[in-house]
Amino acid sequence: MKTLVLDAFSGISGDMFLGAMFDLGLDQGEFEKNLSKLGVTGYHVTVDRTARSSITGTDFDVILAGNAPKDQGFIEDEHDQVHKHEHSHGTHEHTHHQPHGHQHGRNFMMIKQLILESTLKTSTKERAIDMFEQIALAEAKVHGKKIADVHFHEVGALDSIVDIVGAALAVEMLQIDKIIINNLADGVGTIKIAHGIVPVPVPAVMEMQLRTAIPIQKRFDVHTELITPTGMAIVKCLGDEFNVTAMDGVLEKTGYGFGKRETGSLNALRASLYNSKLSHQDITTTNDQVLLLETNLDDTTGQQLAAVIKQSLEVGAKDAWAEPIVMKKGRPAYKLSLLVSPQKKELFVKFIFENTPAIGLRLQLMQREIMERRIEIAKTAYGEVRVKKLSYHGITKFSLENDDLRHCVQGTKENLEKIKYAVLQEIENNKNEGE
Ligand SMILES: O=C([S-])c1cc(C(=O)S)c[n+]([C@@H]2O[C@H](COP(=O)(O)O)[C@@H](O)[C@H]2O)c1
Ligand code: NI
Repeated sequence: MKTLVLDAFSGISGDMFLGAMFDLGLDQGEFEKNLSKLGVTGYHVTVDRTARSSITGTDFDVILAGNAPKDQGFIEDEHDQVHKHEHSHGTHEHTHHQPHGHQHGRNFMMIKQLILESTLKTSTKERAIDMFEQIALAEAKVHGKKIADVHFHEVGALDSIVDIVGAALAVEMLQIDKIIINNLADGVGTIKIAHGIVPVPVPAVMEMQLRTAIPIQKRFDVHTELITPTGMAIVKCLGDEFNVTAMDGVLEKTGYGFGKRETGSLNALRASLYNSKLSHQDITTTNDQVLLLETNLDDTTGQQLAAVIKQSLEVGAKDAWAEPIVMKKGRPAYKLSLLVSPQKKELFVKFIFENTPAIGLRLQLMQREIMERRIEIAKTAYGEVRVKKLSYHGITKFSLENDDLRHCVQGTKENLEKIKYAVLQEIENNKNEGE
């Protein structure tokens, strides 16, 4: 099971969410191919890996054809009234029945129809429609309109369609089962939008928060909008839990999606992907670094050495062993070797000085090639046996947990080879079922 944790300390918008998903490894080509199933043209997306405050992350943007300015995503339908639109280059006024480079676009029903008629997967359609509906409902409520009267600007609609359908696609393409949102924060003060000056959180975001348990913290150091209506729709429709600190499983990846506003601090959404199918013994890389600690001991006993090896493994050494050597002056002695994670250097240097007569030791940082490993349980008639499934660039093999095999032997009085055979058969059966 894959859990996505969004650390929304600087809020969330459609661009930030998608930037974070690309930073986690979402494939741009596949994403664009899936998005094209909507049959909408007139845009392209940019995915730039860049750095902000010395942190690398991804900047995602939707570029509209002919460089049309990105308008506010949606408006209430008031055709005879004069609107102010804040574009990237400033604010302009116009009436909606005048030609002004963008025409009135689709309302919620039209966008719903567009999504329904596409060849997207049903689950993607449902997620996207749900988010659009939340925004349309909030807009309708804020402006006292019917949902059918809330129109999405032609250009803004394109941006919203890509952000919203894109968010639904990203979650499915990355096979995310659950989304946790932590530290969701918005700024304070007011911002200028199509309606004029509005308070932060902006009205549509406040409306979507109503009657929910979605916690929004205030960032008093940020005087602008951090949560956009699209961001809040993602939170409301895709979020499962909030402010969860203890996570199950292994943290597999982490990424950053950058926001467009200048906030005075790092404006990013951090996304972390946890895999709870992996246990802490599972390893998902084929190389790493290890630290080898060695010392020659000519004044220790066999009993002390055996205890030190056992204890070092208990406190987290990856491996520990002793080799007989002949030292200077022809003294028979032992070389003690501990293989540890480089981060645990201090702990194990102290461990050797505290638990052996050593007065010096050698350190060597080493590159290691390892097979990826996943622990699975084989259920046999003789009992359960843990099996390490090992793989390395096309090579696969299995390693059966010896302690479990011995346990089965003791429990059933059956011979070891027969039990091993049963485990291998079980692995084979599972493999065939999975195919
Ligand atoms: O254009 C309209 S009607 C509009 C309404 C609101 C309300 O909260 S009401 C907010 N906004 C602002 O538009 C931009 C774009 O938002 P997206 O979610 O489409 O990215 C954002 O600054 C909103 O606060 C517009
Ligand atoms: Ni307009």
